[in-house]
Amino acid sequence: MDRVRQSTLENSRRIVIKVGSGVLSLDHGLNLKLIESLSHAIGNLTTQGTQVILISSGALACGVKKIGFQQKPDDVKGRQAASAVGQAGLILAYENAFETVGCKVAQLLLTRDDLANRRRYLNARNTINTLLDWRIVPIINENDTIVTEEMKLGGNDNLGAMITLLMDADLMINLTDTDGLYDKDPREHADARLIPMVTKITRKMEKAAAGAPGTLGTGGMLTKLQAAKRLARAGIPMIIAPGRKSDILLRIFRGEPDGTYFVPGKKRLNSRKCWIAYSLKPQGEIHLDKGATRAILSRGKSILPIGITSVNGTFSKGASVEIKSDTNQTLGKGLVNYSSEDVTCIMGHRSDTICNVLQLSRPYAEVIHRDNLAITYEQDDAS
Ligand SMILES: Nc1ncnc2c1ncn2[C@@H]1O[C@H](COP(=O)(O)OP(=O)(O)O)[C@@H](O)[C@H]1O
Ligand SMILES: N[C@@H](CCC(=O)OP(=O)(O)O)C(=O)O
Repeated sequence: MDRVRQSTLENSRRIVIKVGSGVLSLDHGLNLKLIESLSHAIGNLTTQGTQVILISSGALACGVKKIGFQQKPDDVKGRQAASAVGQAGLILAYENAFETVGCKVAQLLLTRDDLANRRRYLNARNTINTLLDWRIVPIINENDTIVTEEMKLGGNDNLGAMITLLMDADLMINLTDTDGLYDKDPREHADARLIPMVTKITRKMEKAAAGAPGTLGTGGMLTKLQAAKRLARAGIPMIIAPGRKSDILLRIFRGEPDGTYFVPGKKRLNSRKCWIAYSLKPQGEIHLDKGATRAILSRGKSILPIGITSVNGTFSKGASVEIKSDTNQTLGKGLVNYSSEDVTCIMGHRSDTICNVLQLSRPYAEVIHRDNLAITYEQDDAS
């Protein structure tokens, strides 16, 4: 096995394991045998001193079966209600399975709003840390019942990545219903080949992963790649592995080369910048000229009013906005020191004129300070 992967596994003290609907479901209900073996494997890891946070889908699958539907409802309301029915059964299945290995579990249902609010985000972190100190396995799912599509985090792949970042975990293992990432959609191409290791997520891979998810899945392979990309920027590896393969977790930790290993990049974003980049919903856009684009990309500078060419949307001071380059590429996100109205007045001006333009005695020189700027753009994003 690759040495980097091996050393990741040997040095992982805290891991996030995400398990998808396709893995957990059987005949449109829950696969209780699989939940049992997964819980046993996690119980063993916990006993050996590894802290495990479980992100589990499966509420919808469980609810659909319990209600007696043949398939998941087409409408959002129906899926939300079916999830509410299924979440109870899902957590009960885990509680029973973990009990047989002497482990206790806790249920956490989170939404994008919970993670966007810094105070709630930190509270979630404290709760999870406390549970881990008590050697209790936190089981997290997106709170389907109260989020509509546009408020969603984008499924549990994204939620898993957010929790991995939030909790400073060493590794995320994404258990799905296929062997890993293939160079083509394996459902459509018999000659698709598994990619054992990814050092850079390319456009080609994203294209190959863009197919629809499985019948109960949410984002498909593409949201797994998004999650891997986010983690790589924070220096955290991810493994996509076949969740239905027997003893998969044991195999992974024994050093078997199952699945696809995503080699992390150099840590570029700290935890707070990851929160700015991925938890907050942008309230508007700020467009930069060529000089400002270059200054923030290559020299890590703050955004000054003089480099701003236009503003989109209405936002207040402290809001999160998307940063656009001179060629309209998305560069990242940042927290503004001025409202959209004020930015419109001062854009194109030198910072030392802000006091006159806005009639302020001690204005901020920067529209977005570099400490509040999370750049997620990579050179090949443009191609
Ligand atoms: N390039 C690819 N490599 C691997 N799987 C792919 C690819 N493109 C599409 N898929 C499909 O993505 C599915 C996994 O996504 P999804 O159903 O959302 O899983 P989960 O429920 O585990 O989140 C697999 O069943 C697989 O057939
Ligand atoms: N929250 C939903 C799962 C959403 C989701 O992301 O599903 P999946 O793509 O299978 O991981 C549920 O419990 O059914």
